[in-house]
Amino acid sequence: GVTGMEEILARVVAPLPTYETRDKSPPPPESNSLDFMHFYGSLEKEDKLGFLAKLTQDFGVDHKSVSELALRLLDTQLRDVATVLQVEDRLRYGLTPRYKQLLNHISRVEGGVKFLVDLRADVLEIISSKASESPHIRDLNGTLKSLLSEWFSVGLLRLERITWQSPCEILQRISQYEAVHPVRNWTDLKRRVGPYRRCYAFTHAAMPGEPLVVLHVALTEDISDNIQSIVREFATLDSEEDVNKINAAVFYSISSTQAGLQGVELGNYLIKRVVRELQSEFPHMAQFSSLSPIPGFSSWLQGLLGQYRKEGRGSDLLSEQEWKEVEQATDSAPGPPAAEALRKLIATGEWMRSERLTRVLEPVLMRLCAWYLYGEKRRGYALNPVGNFHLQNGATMWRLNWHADTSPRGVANSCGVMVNYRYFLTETSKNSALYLQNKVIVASEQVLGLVSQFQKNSKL
Ligand SMILES: CC(C)(COP(=O)(O)OP(=O)(O)O)[C@@H](O)C(=O)NCCC(N)=O
Repeated sequence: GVTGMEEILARVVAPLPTYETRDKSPPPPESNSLDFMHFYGSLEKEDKLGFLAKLTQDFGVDHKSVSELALRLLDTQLRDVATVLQVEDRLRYGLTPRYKQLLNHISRVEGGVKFLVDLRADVLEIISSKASESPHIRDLNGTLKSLLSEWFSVGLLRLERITWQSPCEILQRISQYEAVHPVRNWTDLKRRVGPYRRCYAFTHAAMPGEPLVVLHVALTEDISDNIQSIVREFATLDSEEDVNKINAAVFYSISSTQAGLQGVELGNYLIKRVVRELQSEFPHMAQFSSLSPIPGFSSWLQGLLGQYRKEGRGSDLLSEQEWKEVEQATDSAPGPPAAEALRKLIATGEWMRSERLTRVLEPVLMRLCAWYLYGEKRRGYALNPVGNFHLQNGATMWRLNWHADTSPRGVANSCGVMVNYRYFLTETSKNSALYLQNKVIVASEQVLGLVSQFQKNSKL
């Protein structure tokens, strides 16, 4: 109950030591941290928000003393720099929320870091579900993110290569966390860590046995243009001898496993670290690229076609000739207008079964997909989250691939199209800055060509 919450908080959230005694006061007993962790762990989901709101409201920054220090700082503007620095340091210390000390102490007990990672996952869920709009909860998220970003900085992470000889508990986690192309069975898993494959994860000493982010790589002759050749059923018998069959590294799946580490950019660092690892193993390797799914394209397209329901055709989505061919291919009698017929075909994936429709729709879907990836934005950045991730890393939107993922999921999510985001190593930092600061997407001639075909057809 509420009193329980107030009682535990008053007891375990130690007051901030005074500035003068900040380095001299002994840390509170570990039991405070453990009691807090146990109490929080015992709370029902809906009680957690109330508890965290109380923690951040009643045990945050002492606003009164901060404003007094700010006034003092203004007074010292004309004083010598030593005094100014002194008062600034007091102000900096005064801005430490009281609960931040508790989080620091928790990080030092067994399982404390993992507790804080999961705590941030709860806070992110509260924020994204809009269960609370309180500025205090957002402040708690900021405090947790800055602490976690320090503790999980790339220098403190360990790169682990996962092989068939890795412990079962790690292999089981790799299989469980695989978010992009679900692992079907042991044979499938064995193949993904076997010849011409690499699987790497970042781990942290504070969370032993827990892969934080996992990257799956295929070592190939050229950059793959389809996923079936990478995750197909049967395993190749040959061992990894033929090194000159290895010229490219294709990142075909990356997944972060800790929701609480969102925004800490682990995936980006892992890709860069693995590139260095592969360069040292294969000095001649010069091609690094993702083979990425395009989740959201199919539903985006259906939405677009739905808008033209009344008009009968989305004239500027397909040319007259193309609509005619769609109508013929679907031998849509003068029934629902063509746009609706096409929307249904996309929704069911039916079109893939018809040779004729596939031939008609390839150029259409390729240019619509190019526009979806390159033109559709959210707050100025790529709407598609996977694209946004790779573009933030400085990759180039390099090649759209037709019939790249013919699995039911691939057809349903993105009409079977996949995209290579290519990492030109000498360009990534420039491209990343261009994208993050100016929202410029660096794309290949193939992509830009498809985009301009789309624009020629439409006024969008
Ligand atoms: C793509 C991933 C790995 C990026 O993670 P990360 O680099 O930590 O980015 P962020 O969470 O710090 O923004 C992450 O967003 C993820 O696991 N997405 C779901 C699976 C996928 N690959 O889309």
